[in-house]
This record gives sequence, C-alpha cells and structure tokens, in this order.
Amino acid sequence: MLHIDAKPIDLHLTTPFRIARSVQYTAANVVVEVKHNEAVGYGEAAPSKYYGESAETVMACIAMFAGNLGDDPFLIEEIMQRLDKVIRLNPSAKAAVDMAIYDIVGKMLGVPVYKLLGLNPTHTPRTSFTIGLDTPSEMAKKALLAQDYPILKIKVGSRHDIEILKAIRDVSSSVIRVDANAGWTPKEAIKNINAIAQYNIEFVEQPVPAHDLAGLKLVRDNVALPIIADESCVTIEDLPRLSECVDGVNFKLMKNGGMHNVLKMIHVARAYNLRTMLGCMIESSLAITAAAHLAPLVDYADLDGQLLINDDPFTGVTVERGKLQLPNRPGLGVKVRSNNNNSEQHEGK
Ligand SMILES: C[C@H](N)C(=O)N[C@H](CCC(=O)O)C(=O)O
Ligand SMILES: [Mg+2]
Repeated sequence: MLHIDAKPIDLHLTTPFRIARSVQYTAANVVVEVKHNEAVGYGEAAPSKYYGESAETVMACIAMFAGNLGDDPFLIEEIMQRLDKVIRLNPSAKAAVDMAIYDIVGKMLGVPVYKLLGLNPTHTPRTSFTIGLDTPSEMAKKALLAQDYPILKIKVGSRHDIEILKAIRDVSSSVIRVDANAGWTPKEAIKNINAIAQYNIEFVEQPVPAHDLAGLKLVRDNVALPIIADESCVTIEDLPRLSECVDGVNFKLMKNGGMHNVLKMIHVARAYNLRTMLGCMIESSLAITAAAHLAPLVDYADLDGQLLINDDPFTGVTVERGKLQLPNRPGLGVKVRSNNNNSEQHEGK
C-alpha cells in the first residue's frame, strides 16, 4: 500500500513578487510524503488562487487521495487516472503526489528521474530570472543586480510598460522575455508589443486574458514578436485550439497537474509545432527540481521560483549563469538543506 502524508510550509519572497493581477509576499505551499515499504518520495504543491487552489484545498485533496493510490508506484498512469476520478482539477495537489511517485520510483531503481525518462541532463535550456512589477527605476536596479542571469523575464501589465523596458535595456544586455500575465487588452498588447520590440525582446508571454483566444490570435497576427500562452493553457485539450493562436506554450507542474501530464502535453504541443517552455510558481527546490528533470525536452525554461525566496528548505537543481544542473542522485535527487529553518522537514534520502 502507498501511504501519503502532507504538511503545509510557508516560503518567504526576498522581495514582493508583483504581477499584473496580484502581489505575493509569501507562498503557502504543501510538502507531501509518499511511502512504499522502505522507500519515501517527496513532492510539493504550490497552489494558486487563480487556478482555484489554496494550501487548505491541497490538504483536503491529499486526505481524499489517501487510500486511492494503490500499492504499486510503477503504475503512474493508473494512479493519476484514479486521482482524476477522486476529484477534478486541483492540479497542484496532483502534481505533489505525481512528483513524489516519480521520486520513489527513481529511488527504487537507483536512477535519477531524467534517466528514467530517457532524457539527457546536459540538454537543459538556461532558465530566466524574473523581475516583478515595480517602478521602471526599481526594475532597472533589480536588472542590474541580476547580471549573473543571461536571460531576464520582465513582468509587465502596468501603465509604465514601455518605460520599464527602456530602463531595463539601458542597463542590461541580457536576453529579455516579457510576461504580461493577461494584463493587456488585445489593442493595448499590439500597441505595447510593437513599441517594445525595439528593445530586442525574445518573446511575449500571455499578453491578454486567458479565455480570449481570438485576442491572442489577433495579437500574434499583428506583432513581430513570438507569443507564448501561459494562463490560456491548463489542460491537454487546450493545445489544438492554442496552436491556431500562439507560437508556443508555457507549461507548469502546478497548473497542468504534474510531471506525467506535462510530459504528455509537451509531446502534443510539439506535434502541433508549438514551441515549449517549462515555468513555475513560487516553489522551493523540491518542485523546481522535479520540473527541471523534464527541462531537456523544452525550448525555454523559467524555473526560478527557488531563486526568489530566502528560506528554501531543500537543495536540488543548481543554477549557474542560468544553466540548470540536475542532481545525479536517485529519484528527484532533492535533499533537505542543512541549515533549513523551515522547521523539522523530512529526510530527503
Ligand atoms: C516565478 C515564475 N518565474 C513566474 O513568473 N511565474 C508566473 C506565475 C504567476 C502566478 O500565476 O502566480 C508566470 O509565469 O506567469
Ligand atoms: Mg507567465
């Protein structure tokens, strides 16, 4: 029998993380432990109200999942199908269980998860480092401090977006990606994107509201920069529709329901000629490392949640000038940080 347990953890941001619709100071996440005989796997949920979840709903889901995991961690497809029957949606709760199962399976076989999936750990794209919304001068200061990262992801969706990009380009020669988090109307998006194109932008993420696929297409057809969908892509069924409207999709374990689902979605997206990206919420090194095991499959990475907090309880993937270095240990390869002060965490054995 697979046993499951969960515990809420609070992560604290080094600086408030403001995007077009919200500002975040802490992340109320949940760490999950799945046991199978002697083997223990760990997972993390980073629930987002925007997708209908909270730490409380995750804890409730985990209680509902207990007794529904069966007794064979190798049956990941069946396990995830069973969880979908227990409750619809709730993607971060499912992601936490799914990554714990991959962790157990890797540990039982004595191989890192990337190896289990047949992926080459040296083929990871560099991650971006994200700068939250602030005044143009504050964002430029933060860009200066982030000189170690060759790719910056700049949050927009304010009244100062063009000044923001100008101020950042004045101080930084990094590759710049822009994320509006659904904060523009299609008309504003076309105007703003055409105005910021002079600052050498690689692509623009989610310019308009999630449901507005016609708006996404209108923007894509009227600007020169590639458009990547994020909030518009939650389920695998979204991909065929999106392939008509955007150039690529940003996947997240927490929004798309875990590694098993995201693996499928990446392959479907590629079949539709969409560029693929792996992103994150505010997550510790536990969930970020899980996502990084899939990174050899994608064109772009935005796996920086752990870099934006000051009390990461775990160590796993490391980042050197944006390059993701996967741990060469069985399972996810995540360990509890030795100076962890996020009280009495689990042993990442
Ligand atoms: C932290 C990461 N770099 C990021 O920017 N994630 C946001 C998620 C925002 C949210 O829904 O809270 C994104 O890519 O939109
Ligand atoms: Mg985004």
